[in-house]
Amino acid sequence: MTAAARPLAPATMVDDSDNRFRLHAPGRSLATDGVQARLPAGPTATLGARVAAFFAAPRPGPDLLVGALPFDPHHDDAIYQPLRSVPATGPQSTQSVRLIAASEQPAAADYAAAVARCVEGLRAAPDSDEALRKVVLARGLRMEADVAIDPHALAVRLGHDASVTTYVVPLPVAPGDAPAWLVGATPELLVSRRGRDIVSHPLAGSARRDGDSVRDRARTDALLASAKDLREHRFVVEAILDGLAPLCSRLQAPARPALLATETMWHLATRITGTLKDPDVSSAMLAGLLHPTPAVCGTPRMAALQAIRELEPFDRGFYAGAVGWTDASGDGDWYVSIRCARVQDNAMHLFAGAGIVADSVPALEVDETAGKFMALRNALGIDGARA
Ligand SMILES: C=C(O[C@H]1C=CC=C(C(=O)O)[C@@H]1O)C(=O)O
Repeated sequence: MTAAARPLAPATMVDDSDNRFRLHAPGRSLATDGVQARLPAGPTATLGARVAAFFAAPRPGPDLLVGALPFDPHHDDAIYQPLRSVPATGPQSTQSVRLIAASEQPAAADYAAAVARCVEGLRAAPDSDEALRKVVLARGLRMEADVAIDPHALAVRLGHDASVTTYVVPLPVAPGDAPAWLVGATPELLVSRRGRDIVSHPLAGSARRDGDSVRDRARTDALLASAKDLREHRFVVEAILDGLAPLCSRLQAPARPALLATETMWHLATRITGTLKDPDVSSAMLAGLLHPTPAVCGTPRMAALQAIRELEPFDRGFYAGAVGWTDASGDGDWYVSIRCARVQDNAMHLFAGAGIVADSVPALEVDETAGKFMALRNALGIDGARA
């Protein structure tokens, strides 16, 4: 029996166009409509157990869960069983919006001041594994349009960059509030599992692209040689290898990062592959174990979380979390939810962060985060010259 033809449980039925989940990765796309049942929400550390309990109970609907993890691993996630999978290539929605207001949160100068305070703290920390060594600090950009923003039209525009994975994920809202989505174009894979084979492709250490090919090449040469960026990157790779090593019979990562290009940014990237010892370790367990990596949080995790709470003047919500899917066999893909915006009604809240280490320079981090806003700004048709 197909998922669509199965009898439906009356208590869980909500099917409307607000609950369309879309994930378009190079080589694999997933599209679902509606909500059959919600995974009981909980903190990230319990994700694997909650998903296992969900699939252990007999239930109608597809053997599939989709959704988002928040940045803060203590906050509730938003994961659900869709009503049905649908063909990933549907009609391509288009929309032109006119922006009527924009505001930075915090202002660029205040973000630079927060980075400077963070650098001071990192320099003062003792040189030990327990001390704070990296913090990822983010800033936001709130924009208002003249009409309600169509998240799917925005994702179509973001998808013109073939190097990224675009996503539209429905988010929980308070009763009576307009529907909200996380919409983005991420270049970063948190973890993917097929049978015993796992892959993680972390990024950290970045440079903006330059339209001039000679200058663009100079930026990649500088990035590959930058001790600061290599350090920022190493923290992420080490944390992922440390997390996965006890679970794997084989785990491999190249000694040095490679370059990964999106249309707007260069990144240092390391492709980590492994073989699970135990095939019952699901992609949800792996995502729950690895998130939040030092690519979005810092090192050590709890001290970095505390620094972020003190230095960032907003709640990240589902930015810098993870979006993805898992099936009943445990296979699944989870992407780091960066280069994204929370879209609700006429408003859009864009986010961008940068890894801060002891030798970071505040003005350069302002510039890097401005570069990370560009994919969404381009998709909205806002040129780089305007604030
Ligand atoms: C936190 C973000 O990017 C992460 C991913 C790639 C490179 C990063 C960096 O160089 O700082 C960040 O770790 C973001 O885009 O908001």
